[in-house]
Amino acid sequence: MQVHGLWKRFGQQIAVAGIDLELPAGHFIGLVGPNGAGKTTTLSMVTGLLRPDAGTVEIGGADVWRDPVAVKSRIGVLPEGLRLFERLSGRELLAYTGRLRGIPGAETDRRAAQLLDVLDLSPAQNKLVVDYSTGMRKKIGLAAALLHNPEVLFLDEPFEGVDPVSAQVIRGVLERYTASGASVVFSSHVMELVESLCDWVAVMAAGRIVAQGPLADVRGAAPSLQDAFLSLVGATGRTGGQDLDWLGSMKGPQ
Ligand SMILES: Nc1ncnc2c1ncn2[C@@H]1O[C@H](COP(=O)(O)OP(=O)(O)OP(=O)(O)O)[C@@H](O)[C@H]1O
Repeated sequence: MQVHGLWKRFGQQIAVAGIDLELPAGHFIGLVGPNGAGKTTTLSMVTGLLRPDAGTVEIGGADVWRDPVAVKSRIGVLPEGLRLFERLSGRELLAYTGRLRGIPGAETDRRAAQLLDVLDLSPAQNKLVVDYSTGMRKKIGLAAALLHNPEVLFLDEPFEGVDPVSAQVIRGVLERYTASGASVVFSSHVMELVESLCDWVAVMAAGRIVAQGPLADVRGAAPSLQDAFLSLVGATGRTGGQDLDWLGSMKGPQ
């Protein structure tokens, strides 16, 4: 996947400042950066959900904005704040997604049953999505994103609000998926997670890419990705809370 000169501005706010990215196929790629760095804006533009002000995105040789149908048939997306059809059951949602994707009904049924099983959603398959928990919503969203067997899967903060057991399940599914040669691109600000899952990372700060490459190269001599990240994004040196001299002192005014 190639990104050239991608820009997005919201009024005075430059969210993404002309970034270039070259993401290799068949890897587990982490897009990391502090809050507000521009990760969601980047992923939205890369997946054809938000029109860039300038720049191009190519996936598998096709331009996302000139040839959106071709690209969208080859990618799966789990966006941030995913909106699902709440009045469908999990099973119905997958059946509907299968029809949208043009997958024959019997094949959709087969894949849906397997995904529901692997993601521990079989017992809840007939429950309405509106009654799903946060973690269950992420999992059914992931199932819908994987149903057409995409070449590249984009996930915006896939582990946010997900308990450790569900996180482990999601992780297992993603590892199996990349082992077959597919690519995963996911955004996160949880460094430990990125370090344990990804073999390739791009670090974003204030709308720019400050480092990209194999995990070991970006980490360099730093003891952890967290340390490398803090020096790359220019941590302010604040250790947190020196100014809050009133906090935790139980002596306040009577
Ligand atoms: N629709 C919008 N309108 C105005 N400003 C926006 C909009 N979307 C994003 N921004 C701004 O663009 C910048 C980048 O936001 P973005 O959501 O892409 O960051 P992020 O790296 O995903 O952050 P987080 O980790 O907190 O989700 C922020 O300053 C944000 O306030």
